[in-house]
Amino acid sequence: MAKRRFFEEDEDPRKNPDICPEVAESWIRSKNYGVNPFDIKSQKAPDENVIKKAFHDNKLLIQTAVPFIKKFMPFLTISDYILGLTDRYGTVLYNAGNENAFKYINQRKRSIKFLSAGEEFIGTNANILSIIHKIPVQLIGPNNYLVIHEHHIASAAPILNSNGEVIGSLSVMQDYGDLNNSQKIYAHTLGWVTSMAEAITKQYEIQRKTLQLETAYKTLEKSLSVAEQGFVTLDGNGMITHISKKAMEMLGITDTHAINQHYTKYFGVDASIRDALLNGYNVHDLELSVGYDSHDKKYLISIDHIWDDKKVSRQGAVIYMTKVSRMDKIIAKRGGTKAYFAFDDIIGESEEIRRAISFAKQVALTNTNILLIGESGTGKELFAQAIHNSYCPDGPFVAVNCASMPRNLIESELFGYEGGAFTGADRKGRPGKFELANGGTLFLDEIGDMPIELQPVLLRVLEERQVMRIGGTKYIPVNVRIIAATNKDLLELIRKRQFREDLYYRLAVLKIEIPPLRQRGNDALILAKYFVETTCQKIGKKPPEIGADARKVISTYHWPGNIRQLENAIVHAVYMCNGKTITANDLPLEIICEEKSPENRRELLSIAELEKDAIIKAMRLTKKNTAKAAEILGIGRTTLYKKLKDYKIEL
Ligand SMILES: Nc1ncnc2c1ncn2[C@@H]1O[C@H](COP(=O)(O)OP(=O)(O)OP(=O)(O)O)[C@@H](O)[C@H]1O
Repeated sequence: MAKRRFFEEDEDPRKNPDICPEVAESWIRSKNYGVNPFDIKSQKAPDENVIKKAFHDNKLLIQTAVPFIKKFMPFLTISDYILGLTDRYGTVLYNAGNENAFKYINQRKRSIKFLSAGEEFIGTNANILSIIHKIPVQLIGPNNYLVIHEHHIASAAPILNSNGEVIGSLSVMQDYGDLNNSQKIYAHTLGWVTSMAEAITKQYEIQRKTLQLETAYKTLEKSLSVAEQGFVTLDGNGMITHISKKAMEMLGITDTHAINQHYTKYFGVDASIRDALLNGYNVHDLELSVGYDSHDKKYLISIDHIWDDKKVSRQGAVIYMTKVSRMDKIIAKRGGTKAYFAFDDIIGESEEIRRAISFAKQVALTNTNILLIGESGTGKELFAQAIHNSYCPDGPFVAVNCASMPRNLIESELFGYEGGAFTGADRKGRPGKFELANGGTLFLDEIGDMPIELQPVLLRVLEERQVMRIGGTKYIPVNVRIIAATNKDLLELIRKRQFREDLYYRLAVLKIEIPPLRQRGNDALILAKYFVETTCQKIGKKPPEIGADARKVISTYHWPGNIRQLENAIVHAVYMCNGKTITANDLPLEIICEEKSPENRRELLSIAELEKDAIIKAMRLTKKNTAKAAEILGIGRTTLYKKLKDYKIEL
């Protein structure tokens, strides 16, 4: 009656105390959509393409919910019912029920092909209200908009995704006899639908995650299959959990029985691998013979650990395998190093380093030769790489250390040789560093150590931009930018006639002075923090803080070995540090001793070292018997314990 008055006489259902406000609002919307509750033939049908898209977009929901619904349908102990699954817009994705109840559906299906519980199609219904209000809804008889449902009771619950968004709804509709009893009788149906929808929500999430995992797994498999490296993943107990095809090939495994086997079966009991896995150290390019049966071959092995999100416990590890022969080829082909660093990698905020970087950036863009001047470990090679990467990143970067190369080989290394040029030479001949650096940069480190007799040859190559291999007859043009570096005073060497003045001016077209660390203010601390982080990242440890006493030492020490020395000191401290903070005592002894009394550094250092040495020797001699060791050393046992602790000598 109320519906007829609303529909035909425009009575406001919101004013009717028997109709709840959500239903009244929905009636108004339904009427505005033009749905006639008394005439089902006049209903609009959803568009076929919309339906197709709904089925396509909700494949996972259908796949998850339908088997679930089918499994639990027998528990629905009522006679006539229609069960419906919809998407978030009310489009019916699945329905089921007994013959009798389907009479209505079939009747509608004759007039329209597709079903939707959208208000614009069938007006107010339990599905759409559960979707709109995100709550379970039971709608009794006349509350349904269509009069055809006036003897139906419908229970519906929303299905949510992990973000709490509605992705669909599930409903059960039944015919009831006595309206007065209906709510009591059918209350359990609402409970059933609600728990079913919740179960589908959970199952949907599991299915979605499984699907994601499967896709990720397949993508990973695909990328691993084209990678040159072999990969083996282990769980926390060293059991193999995954092995890539390449790794199987490398290890000579032909079936997948490797899964769940202990890694030692294929990698043997090498101590480096064992220690790395036990202690959580990363391993880089360890050359090792590994293999199964008679398949022993040499590979470069690297190990990375897999940590939990908080980086506290290790969950497993990945072993990377690379063929040694391939590595050899790469090294031979490059004949030098690659430039990894760019200007952004040069850490430091001091005025001094910023000025050097800014000048280097300007000169990087010209092709002129550059001389980098700075103490050992100040970052000269870092600058050279950054300059190279800013000017010609695609060209080769070839580094030559003039001090470490044997004097008699420098010439052939730089200029190359033809086959048979001298005894012991490669039959096919070899290109020199100049040729290898063609189109890029040749970094001549420690140029002050270039033998004086070779300097004129180098000068000629720089002037003429062509090289002739030893034993060769023709010139090879080379387009190479030279960046030379020195920690020596070249002008002084010129005065001593150990360096040619003309070569100096050829190399030092532009000079960049790189300041020592002690002149870079707060940079030592900034760099120390950076090295703590990079070291911890490499070894998979949570980065400790740098304590106030250690910070004081770091900022006052004079760092004769500059950044390289600082980096080594920090690596040392990271390994020594047991807790969450690096203390001054974790730093290498020579640094702490200097800090304690700079003027007596030498004596203090040697006494401390002598004492530490003596204790270590006594402990070794007595096979760690502290009583005997203390006696030999002439000190009390308590003092010995204290010193063992101070010097961090492990018992
Ligand atoms: N500003 C910086 N930021 C980060 N790392 C740096 C910096 N300067 C130097 N390093 C690091 O310090 C180490 C020494 O640097 P590099 O080899 O470039 O010094 P160098 O002056 O060429 O030394 P040498 O004269 O002994 O050859 C390298 O590991 C380098 O990456």
